[in-house]
Amino acid sequence: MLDAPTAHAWGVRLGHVTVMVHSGSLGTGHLAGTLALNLATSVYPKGLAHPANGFFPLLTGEQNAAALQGMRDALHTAGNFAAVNRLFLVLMATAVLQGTIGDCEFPLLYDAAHNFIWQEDEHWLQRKGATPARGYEAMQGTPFADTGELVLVPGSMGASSVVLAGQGHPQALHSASHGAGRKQARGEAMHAHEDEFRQFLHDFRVVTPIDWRRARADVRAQKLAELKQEAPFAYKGIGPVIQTLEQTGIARPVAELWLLLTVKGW
Ligand SMILES: Nc1nc2c(ncn2[C@@H]2O[C@H](COP(=O)(O)O)[C@@H](O)[C@H]2O)c(=O)[nH]1
Ligand SMILES: [Mn+2]
Repeated sequence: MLDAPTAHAWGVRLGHVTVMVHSGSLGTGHLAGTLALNLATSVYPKGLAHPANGFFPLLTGEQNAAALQGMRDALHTAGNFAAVNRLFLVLMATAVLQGTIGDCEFPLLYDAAHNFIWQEDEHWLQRKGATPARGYEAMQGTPFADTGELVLVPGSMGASSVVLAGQGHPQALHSASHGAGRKQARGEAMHAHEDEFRQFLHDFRVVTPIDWRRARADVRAQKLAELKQEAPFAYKGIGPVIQTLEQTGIARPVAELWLLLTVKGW
């Protein structure tokens, strides 16, 4: 526990098991993004050079209202899909735990979308690789009115994750990083660190839809290559990231979640 009163208020207790689900809309969000880009390019003034950075301005004005609404609908469909996806994943995980250890409850701590676009009054706020971390002022009327928004920052398959309370930093647009961030690109991680990877598989429990220890050689090789791209050495250390969030007043650490096992499902 790093902030016991806040942890207590949220029902987070020493010795409790937390199920953290990290999943989005799968392909739906990508489709929505592609649709948005197609809409933005289709209404971009003809004859004007496209922006060099690939960022097209948001479609405003009466003539673009239908296109903007179409984009919002697609994004919201993807967001809804992602929320239901997380709900089913958590129901499956808790059903297995209840079936195995008997009577136990898993009250919802929080569900936070990230990689999404929010409309806030007259503005649109896009978070990519970031998660909402609103302060208590913005959380009035919610269970987080006295503490600030609950923020989850996952570490990796070999590190702790951290629960924090958002402090609504205006320069960070009321957002926090939603993880440690990659140290190595997928391709780079896949082609090195063989010894470190073996050690990781030995030291940490990773469950996948197939039992890679018994799988056919080619299926096993494919699964291990996928796992290696997301092995702990591919990510930065979570410690300095949390320290930065705290020192900058973006979010204050509330509790550390020690890793028991990871289910990597794909
Ligand atoms: N606890 C776990 N954290 C993980 C795992 N794989 C990645 N991560 C962390 O999440 C962030 C965000 O990941 P992204 O795929 O949405 O960009 C990443 O930076 C890591 O810190 C995991 O298996 N378990
Ligand atoms: Mn994510």
